[in-house]
Amino acid sequence: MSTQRNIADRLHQSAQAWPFQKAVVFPAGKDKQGRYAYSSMTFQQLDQESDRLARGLIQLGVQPGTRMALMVRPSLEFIALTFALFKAGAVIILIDPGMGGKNIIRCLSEVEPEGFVAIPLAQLIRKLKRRSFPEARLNVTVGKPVLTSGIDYQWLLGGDWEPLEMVQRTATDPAAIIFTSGSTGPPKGVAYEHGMFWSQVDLLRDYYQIQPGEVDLPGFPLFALFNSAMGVTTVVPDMNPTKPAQVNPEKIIRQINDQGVTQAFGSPAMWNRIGRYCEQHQIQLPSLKRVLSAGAPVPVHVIERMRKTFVNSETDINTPYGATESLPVASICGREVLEETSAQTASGAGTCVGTPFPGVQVKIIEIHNEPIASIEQARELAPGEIGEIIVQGPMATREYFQRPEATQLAKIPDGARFWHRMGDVGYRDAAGKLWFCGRKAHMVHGANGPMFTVCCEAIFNQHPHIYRSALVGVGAAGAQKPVIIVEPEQGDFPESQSARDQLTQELLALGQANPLTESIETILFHHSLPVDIRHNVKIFREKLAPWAEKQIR
Ligand SMILES: Nc1ncnc2c1ncn2[C@@H]1O[C@H](COP(=O)(O)OP(=O)(O)OP(=O)(O)O)[C@@H](O)[C@H]1O
Repeated sequence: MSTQRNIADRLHQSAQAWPFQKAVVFPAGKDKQGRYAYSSMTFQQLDQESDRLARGLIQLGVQPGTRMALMVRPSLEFIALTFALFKAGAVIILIDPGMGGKNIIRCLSEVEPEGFVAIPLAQLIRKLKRRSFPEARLNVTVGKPVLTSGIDYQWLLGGDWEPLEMVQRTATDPAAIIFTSGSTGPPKGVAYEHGMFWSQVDLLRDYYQIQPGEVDLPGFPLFALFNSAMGVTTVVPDMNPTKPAQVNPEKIIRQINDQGVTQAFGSPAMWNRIGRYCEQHQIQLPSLKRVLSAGAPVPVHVIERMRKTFVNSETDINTPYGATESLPVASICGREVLEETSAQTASGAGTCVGTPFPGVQVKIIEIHNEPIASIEQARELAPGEIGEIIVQGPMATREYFQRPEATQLAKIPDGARFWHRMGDVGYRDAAGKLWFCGRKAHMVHGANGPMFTVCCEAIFNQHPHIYRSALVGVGAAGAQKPVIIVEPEQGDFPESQSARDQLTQELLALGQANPLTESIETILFHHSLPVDIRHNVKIFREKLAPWAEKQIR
């Protein structure tokens, strides 16, 4: 018999090892004093609740491999349902609700869900759009009122708990379809296998030395899955997970202190807000052992501010590098960034994303826009040379769901194994550290050769009045005119023409002082650069290029 690799077995193991430790804590409301009132489940309760739900799902008709869309807000129920679906052997379809109605419907219909476990609004939309979901017949409504079917959370729970033999899954059995954030084209459904989740959990736990009994506040809901698999308590943050840039710092700080949170994951946009608030109000966060941030380069000012909130000298902010298709790849801590790499970043070296995780291979190959049929056909570059970042390891996903063309473009066969092309450009330095220079699709192809976004933008971000900037190319590839679009810090937007001219001159002078950016002659101002829906930090340079073109005309 093959080894049990159902990721839900890791929850079961947690329940056996730490039955009475809290698995999930949810801010259910406020008491009369305005304090948070929390509801919670222990590991044993979560394990048993998901057993009951899994039995209900099986009774409903869910079979091994059944594709089920899960559209429930982060909550006790969300986590219990996630494990229940895994226990029943279902393949969970997860999608960012912030993506907007049309995109959601398009993405979901592409993966042909056989059922929806979803809030009433999502069930209503599914009914209205039933032609887009011809296969969806196993539907469960979570939350009141039950608008659509009689099958709800309570129905799934059924009677009392009885032990459940969860569905046997091997490492390569499908577990989930998770969509990319869609920052370079339409979101793609990434096919996850049970073994991939299993290795993600181990890679993260071992590298960051996460201990059972720790308390995590995950700004990205899926992290609750990893937590339950390693005996870590999840505190559901009181925030809209689709708008981390609008997080209310006061609420998060309160929850961190209420629960003695030791670890928190969030997009750089979330920590930017929380760090600024802590600085203004001179707040420190003594319970934290580790902060994690990913999704895009984490600005140095965010690292600096967050580090000032730490009390324990061992605490740091770590920035894992990875993607929906392959996470984690590499990591660097804040101290190392400040002491060793940030000066080079400021002069155009890119963002250092650290050393690869043990067991994860990283190579830099010559940049191509076509599929690469085998690893022998890729030319590996020497340290210091910028190329495409490709990775191999147990966490790398094998394919996009039913998208052979996208899969062909993103994977390079290597005997029985394969490499995943990150779609990013970067290089290894002499010490083996990986540097990120931007997305391949965002490179600007000017007359003097390629320009890399992250390297060039950092030079302008040095200006104290600039919050962030975007490099875009206007015109045909090979003769693109590089344009820098800057978003000034709040309150620093140059309203008058003279203020604008002044700031423009200062920025041009910064650019001209560096060979990487000396060809840039155009600076544009933007109040708020468009960003992705998941992390609110990936700048939509594709949208900005046509905008820049209009401005220049
Ligand atoms: N620590 C980090 N530092 C710099 N960039 C990062 C870091 N972590 C992630 N990224 C960026 O985010 C990308 C992964 O993003 P994600 O998987 O959310 O979707 P996406 O690849 O942007 O979506 P799509 O493929 O639909 O455009 C990486 O390829 C990289 O460009």
